[in-house]
Amino acid sequence: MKLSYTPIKINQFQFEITGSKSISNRYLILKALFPNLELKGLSNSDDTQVLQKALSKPLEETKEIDIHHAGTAMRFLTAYLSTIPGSEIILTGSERMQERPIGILVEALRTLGASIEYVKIEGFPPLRISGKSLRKDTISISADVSSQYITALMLIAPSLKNGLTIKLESKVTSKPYLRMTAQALESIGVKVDFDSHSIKVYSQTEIEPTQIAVESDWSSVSYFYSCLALMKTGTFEISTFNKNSLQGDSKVAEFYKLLGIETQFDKESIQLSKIEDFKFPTKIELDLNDTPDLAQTFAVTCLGLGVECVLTGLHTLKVKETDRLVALKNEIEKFGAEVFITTESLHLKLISKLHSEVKIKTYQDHRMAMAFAPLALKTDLEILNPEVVSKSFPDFWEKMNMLGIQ
Ligand SMILES: O=C(O)C1=C[C@@H](OP(=O)(O)O)[C@@H](O)[C@H](O)C1
Ligand SMILES: C=C(OP(=O)(O)O)C(=O)O
Repeated sequence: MKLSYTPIKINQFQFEITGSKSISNRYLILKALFPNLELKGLSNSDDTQVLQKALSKPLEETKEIDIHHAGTAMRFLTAYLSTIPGSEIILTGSERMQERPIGILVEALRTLGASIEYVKIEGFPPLRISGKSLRKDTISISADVSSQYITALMLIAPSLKNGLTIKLESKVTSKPYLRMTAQALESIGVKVDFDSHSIKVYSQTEIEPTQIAVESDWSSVSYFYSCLALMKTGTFEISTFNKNSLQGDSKVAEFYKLLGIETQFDKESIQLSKIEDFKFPTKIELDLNDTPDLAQTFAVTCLGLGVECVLTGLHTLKVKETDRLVALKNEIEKFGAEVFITTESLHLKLISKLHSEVKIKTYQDHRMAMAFAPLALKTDLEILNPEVVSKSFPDFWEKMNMLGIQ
């Protein structure tokens, strides 16, 4: 899809963004455990729909579940299905999902008593899971590959007889996602003790009828920050958000302040505006260990603005929808810039003028398409397989059209 920009007369834009997929997928598992939980504003993303569909059928009669590209659905269901006595299900996913490691979670669940076998390659989906009651109540787990393994254990913990104590080994990656899980559990009345090296989730059999409204997706908002940073003028009002967000990616507000964007909270929306006479820094250094999903957006905004950046804490990017470090290097360099990557960092060197008519490969990764789209505000480009955005943000292109990106 070729993208070009035709500035439009309106200067103030209003958007409503779909619910957070991370929050939605946590509450879907919790709703499976506690049916009197009522959910509003769930994400319309593929990743949420695929989980919702999997959980809508009687699991005792289900033979196979295919969760396509959804990492959270894969990890959360691995834990959840392990706890359903009488079920025997093959849990599989897309080709890429079959390359994303799951051994750490499977080992932890086996230690708790789960029965899980690898159908093809040791350590990777697909899995054959025979559900049973898990008996142990303490587990140690490596926390530096994916926080989703730990979230998966936390979500099933209330259903275990004695709850679960999870001891975190090594440096914890994507930590705000663990806080999000703890807060989701607490919001329905489950007790959680959370400290830097261990998490204890207490057992709970029932909850009071509870209604939850899912907050909009902060990772999706990052693309609007990028657009505004690359536009000459404008203000955006985006809903629906809470000042005390459960989402670690709300940090995007702090990061884009470094690129001249001010964020104000107003009841349930955020207002983004450009800081007047802002002087751009020549170089920015950021540690994104807590917020890995913002890396692509931020790197591409810096490319568009001609700001050198060094991003660290990116060791998990190689096991996401694609190897995002390599994908970023390949695609950014097509514009004439130089990118240096290590296993956990990316360094983007300055260039004076962006090459135009570049074709961006998206590697089946929604965030590659969405991160590069705002560059259309600066130069004509083409995004290959633009439909990938539906993994987290199906209305993305519609929203870009409203800004004049066609
Ligand atoms: O728990 C979650 O909802 C997520 C955790 C993060 O993954 P990792 O913990 O694997 O970094 C993040 O990248 C992903 O998009 C969503
Ligand atoms: C990494 C992501 O998702 P997941 O791991 O859930 O597939 C993402 O949405 O950027």
